[in-house]
Amino acid sequence: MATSSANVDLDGNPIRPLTICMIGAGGFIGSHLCEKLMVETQHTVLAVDVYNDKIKHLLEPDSLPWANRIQFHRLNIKNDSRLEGLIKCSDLTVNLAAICTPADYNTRPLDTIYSNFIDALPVVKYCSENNKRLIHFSTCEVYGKTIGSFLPQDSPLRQDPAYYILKEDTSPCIFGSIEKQRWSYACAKQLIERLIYAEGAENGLEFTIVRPFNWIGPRMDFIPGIDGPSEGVPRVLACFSNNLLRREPLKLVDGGESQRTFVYIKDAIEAVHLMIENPARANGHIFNVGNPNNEVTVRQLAEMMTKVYAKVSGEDSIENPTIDVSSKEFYGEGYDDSDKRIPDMAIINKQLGWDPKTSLWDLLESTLTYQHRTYAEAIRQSIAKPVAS
Ligand SMILES: NC(=O)c1ccc[n+]([C@@H]2O[C@H](COP(=O)([O-])OP(=O)(O)OC[C@H]3O[C@@H](n4cnc5c(N)ncnc54)[C@H](O)[C@@H]3O)[C@@H](O)[C@H]2O)c1
Ligand SMILES: O=c1ccn([C@@H]2O[C@H](COP(=O)(O)OP(=O)(O)O[C@H]3OC[C@@H](O)[C@H](O)[C@H]3O)[C@@H](O)[C@H]2O)c(=O)[nH]1
Repeated sequence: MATSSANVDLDGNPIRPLTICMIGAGGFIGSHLCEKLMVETQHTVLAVDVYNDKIKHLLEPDSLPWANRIQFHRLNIKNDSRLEGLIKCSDLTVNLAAICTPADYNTRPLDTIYSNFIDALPVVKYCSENNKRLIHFSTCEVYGKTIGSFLPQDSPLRQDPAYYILKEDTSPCIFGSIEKQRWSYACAKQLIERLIYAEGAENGLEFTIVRPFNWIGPRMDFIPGIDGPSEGVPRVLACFSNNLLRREPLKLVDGGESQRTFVYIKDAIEAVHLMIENPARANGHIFNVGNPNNEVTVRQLAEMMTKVYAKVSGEDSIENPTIDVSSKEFYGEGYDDSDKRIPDMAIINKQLGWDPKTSLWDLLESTLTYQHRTYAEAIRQSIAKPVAS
């Protein structure tokens, strides 16, 4: 895998220290990107978010070696006039802010559309008007369903990669009907991509769009009842971790037949690092960032996580480790799913020489070790606590 050295880019040019306005820096991806930039580079981060729990370890104490290179700005980009000033005094803006949890798409569809489209508009506008570079986080979900999913079940064409590999410049974007509100998220993300592209074409905005394919690792989402609401439904890694920690069966939505490719957050962050430090290679491009070698069905993911968790916790797994639930029961009316997501890697490979390296087993082993170490005791205590009468 190509890596950028501390001082020169992929073309051998010196890398100057940048000031980066990172919006959504307090989230899962933001926390890992901040960590990378503090530990391995000389760049400065203006970290914007409404929360900072996941980056507290980078902000305190003042004696940290990078203390003068990171500032936290607690603000909501929906309604805060400080945003333009922060973008203006940065060289680059990275926009990660979004509602991006499937349980919200059909239960909070307006918030989802506002967050992923309307709230991103000023960010794009300020970057364009002030001639600032933008790296915007979109999603693999903009591809929607695969062409293959519309073929008859027994069609041999379903096995042909031409019908399922997702390519940035040629694959269509296939969404379900309007009442399947999951696609409101994908549609909002697609429209902001189109707007950014148009700003590039008409007004010269220097942009890069990232389409993450299921990045997973430590600090993803929350564990319900411990560091998030007890009734909350996070993304699958945290749902299954929560079930394993509580010794409950893992819930397979609609049989767990959907397929996903999972990439380790630390591999994916390396790709973003390359984009930041190689603007000449990254500007004007849309990049898939995922690991095509780590494909599983959700059922296979559940089985693998059960085995890995038994190994890292030293506890035998429960007798019936999985249970089937319908999507209506689990997510409510209006849910739909992506059938299969395999990223084509040609563009990112050609432009940045990036390839993911961590296998699914290895990334689950390090992630579940973290989950066990971070949450097992808190869960034990919460279960032992007497219920207030
Ligand atoms: N994690 C993945 O695999 C994945 C996959 C596809 C797309 N993405 C995209 O990547 C981006 C980051 O994802 P993540 O997994 O880190 O999600 P996350 O929810 O952990 O992080 C998003 C952060 O944005 C902040 N935020 C949201 N609205 C805000 C606002 N109005 N003002 C200030 N801060 C706000 C949140 O507080 C949160 O900390 C999102 O745009 C998401 O759609 C992620
Ligand atoms: O407990 C659970 C949770 C989830 N699932 C299933 O697991 C699969 C993955 O679900 P996730 O919640 O991780 O989210 P998805 O992969 O569907 O979408 C995500 O990927 C792209 C990003 O833009 C978003 O972060 C999110 O939409 C889905 O098929 C879902 O139905 C279960 O079977 N059981």
